[in-house]
Amino acid sequence: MGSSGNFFVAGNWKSNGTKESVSKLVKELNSSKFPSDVDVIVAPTFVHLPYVVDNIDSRYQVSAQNCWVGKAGAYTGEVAPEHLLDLGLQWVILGHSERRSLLKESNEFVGDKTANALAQGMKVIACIGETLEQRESGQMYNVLDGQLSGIADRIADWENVVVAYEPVWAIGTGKVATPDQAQEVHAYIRKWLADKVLPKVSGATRIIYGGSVNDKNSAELAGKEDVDGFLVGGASLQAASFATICNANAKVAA
Ligand SMILES: O=C(CO)COP(=O)(O)O
Repeated sequence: MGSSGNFFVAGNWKSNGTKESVSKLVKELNSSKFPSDVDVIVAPTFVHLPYVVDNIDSRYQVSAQNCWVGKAGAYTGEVAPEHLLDLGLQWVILGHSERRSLLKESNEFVGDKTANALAQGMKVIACIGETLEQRESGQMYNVLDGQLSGIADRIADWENVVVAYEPVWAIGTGKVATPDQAQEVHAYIRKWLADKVLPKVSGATRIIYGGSVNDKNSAELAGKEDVDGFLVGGASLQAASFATICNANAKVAA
């Protein structure tokens, strides 16, 4: 834990789930145990949001996986922050690498969406991360700088932002970053925030890691100074694994 906030674990269910599997998962999550000082968030598909909001235990907060860049209106197929707030949601994940690559979301667009969501009263899990090619060609820090600047150039208040570092080569590959690799980049992001935004923001912002986090590797990653939590994909669909990950920091502290 390098930040002053609570340990933060978010489960990104991505484009997964049926009515049946979501209801089973919610039931299992409702009987999972984790410390009260861990912020635990689940992010189902838009379709499953109302069910999850109505049925999940209040120890969990619910997040969307994306939202529109402006206000509600004539934007076919889009879901605006107003819709999410109306449902009682506070959180939204923005800039996930799957959207950056598959839907060509630019750093500027992700920054605009972040600014819009914050201005409308939401909290944002803002994702950044490099591809293997970028890492191996020495471009990693340039790429991260561009992604961070896309956000920092457009927002003044970071209080409701969590930064998720998700190296693209570790997402869904089973190839997790080593604790030292994660720590190196998290420390870089923390310093970037101190230098380019404010030392106060650097100390208060949670920087979480995502990419093949599971019940076996989470405690060691959580032991790293600047790892303030996780953004979990595949393992968040298994209630028992997710619960272990939510307890990773307590294991470190024990
Ligand atoms: O992209 C991720 C979370 O947003 C990580 O996914 P996996 O945990 O499945 O690698």
